Amino acid sequence: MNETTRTYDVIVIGGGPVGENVAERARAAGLTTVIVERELLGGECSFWACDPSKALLRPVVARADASRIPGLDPAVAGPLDVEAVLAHRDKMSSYWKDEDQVDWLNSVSVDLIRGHGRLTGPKRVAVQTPDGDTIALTARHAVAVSTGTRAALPPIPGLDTVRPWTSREATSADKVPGRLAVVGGGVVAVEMATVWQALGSQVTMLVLDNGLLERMEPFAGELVTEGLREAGVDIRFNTTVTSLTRDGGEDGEVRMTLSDGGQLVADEILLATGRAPQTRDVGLETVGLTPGDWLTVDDTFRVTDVDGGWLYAVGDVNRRALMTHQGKYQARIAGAVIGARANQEPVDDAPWGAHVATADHAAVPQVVFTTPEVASVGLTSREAERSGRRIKVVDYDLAHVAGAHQYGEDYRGRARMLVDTDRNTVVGVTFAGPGVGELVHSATIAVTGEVPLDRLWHAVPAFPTLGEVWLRLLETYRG
Ligand SMILES: Cc1cc2nc3c(=O)[nH]c(=O)nc-3n(C[C@H](O)[C@H](O)[C@H](O)COP(=O)(O)OP(=O)(O)OC[C@H]3O[C@@H](n4cnc5c(N)ncnc54)[C@H](O)[C@@H]3O)c2cc1C
Ligand SMILES: NC(=O)c1ccc[n+]([C@@H]2O[C@H](COP(=O)([O-])OP(=O)(O)OC[C@H]3O[C@@H](n4cnc5c(N)ncnc54)[C@H](O)[C@@H]3O)[C@@H](O)[C@H]2O)c1
Repeated sequence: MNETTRTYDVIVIGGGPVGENVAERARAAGLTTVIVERELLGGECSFWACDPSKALLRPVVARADASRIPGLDPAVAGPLDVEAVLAHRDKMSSYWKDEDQVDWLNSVSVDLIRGHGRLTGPKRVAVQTPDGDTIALTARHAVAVSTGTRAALPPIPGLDTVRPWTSREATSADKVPGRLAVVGGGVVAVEMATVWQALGSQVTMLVLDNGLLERMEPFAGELVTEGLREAGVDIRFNTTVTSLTRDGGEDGEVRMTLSDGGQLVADEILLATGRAPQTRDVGLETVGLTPGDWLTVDDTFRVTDVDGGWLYAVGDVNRRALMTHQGKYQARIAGAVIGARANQEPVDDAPWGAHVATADHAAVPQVVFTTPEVASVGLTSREAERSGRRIKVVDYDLAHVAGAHQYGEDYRGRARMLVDTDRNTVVGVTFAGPGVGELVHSATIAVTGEVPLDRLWHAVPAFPTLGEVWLRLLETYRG
């Protein structure tokens, strides 16, 4: 075993989309920077999450849209070409190779060390390389932990014997199971149920709660429930798995006992039951933190319980917003503030300043790529109520918008806008319906820009687009 030591201005542990962007921004601020990555540069998003899942969903969503257009519907009436869909997914996942991302990292002059990184004390990291060597790293200014999350598995008796699918298998599988049980009712569950039902599985969803997408406006979950049921998915609310076994070895059936006393048999079971931070084995104990915990940060991404201000946690691992675009926003800010502090430049940490992630609190956009889609940003009405603000909830039936008539026959969808009546600004928007994903950025600009409604009235949506819903929402608000 060889041991070497190296010094950098900034060390980033974890080369997912977030770690890559922290490193790139820190380098752009003139700091020498290294990423430590134990698996594939690009992380979960590129290989087992966003990219493969959206590649699988795109044909499903496009087909659903096309089937609503008279004259086009017969052309998409048949089943999807499963082999072609999976081949496209493989291509969109770069065949699980990260050469392109390594080239990009080289182009921005950030070093890469492959191996498992662990903190060994303040500003110190040890990397265990695949060859069994250890590289000791020292940071002059900062260490950023961007180690992301893994699937959180509930403690169901028998789980260790059934080789369950997590989001990784659900996005990378190359065979369509005849019967797929999906446990969970969140974003991963609804997107993956949409995919595998369309590819030919009989999907049964076992949902602990009384509805889908419980963190969003209730109408979003209701419309997605309708869409999934129409596609043939069997959805059982208030139900979970209490024990399970797999019969007859590797390829046998999974037999589940359910909380209502019933039984369910499937070929595979997907656990889409949330995420856990990848912090069990990153040496948190050497700096006074607890292994396995989420890392709590301030708005400049410094870990709050560590002295000296050298440790940052960015992306999924800080639990602020588990999405790539928001993590990359955090990364741009963290890289910039690390640079400013290292270069002894002023730190602009007033709300909406260059060095604070104010949008994490006010405007986190999300699109759920189901049939129909859901797109939201800012507060839901439940959150607004809890916030104690004076809010007016404005609802509109998207089917009444001219653009929806053009989009397809029998368009079903809804929009909700929340207005802070004291400030006369929009603080939350949710759309559910075909094609709404592309509307979300208009809402993000309205919320982030705190655009007064009187000015928004002058933002004229083109006719006939789905964007005309803005005009209808404003008209409804004004009465
Ligand atoms: C099925 C699914 C679909 C999703 N779809 C979307 C979507 O459409 N849009 C969206 O915005 N978000 C989506 N997400 C969420 C998105 O994947 C995450 O928010 C994003 O990947 C977080 O990026 P990250 O860099 O923080 O962490 P990760 O992408 O998890 O990257 C962390 C990296 O750290 C490495 N690492 C961990 N520990 C160590 C260590 N000790 N030493 C060295 N390296 C280490 C890992 O190998 C990994 O490469 C999806 C998630 C799932 C599960
Ligand atoms: N399109 C996107 O932006 C996208 C897509 C996929 C994932 N993601 C991100 O990934 C994250 C993880 O998604 P997720 O769906 O795994 O988590 P989630 O938190 O959205 O949903 C978890 C689900 O599991 C259920 N659950 C939890 N414990 C359970 C138990 N013991 N038994 C049965 N059910 C249980 C919950 O009731 C909930 O329905 C999300 O926060 C999301 O932001 C984003």
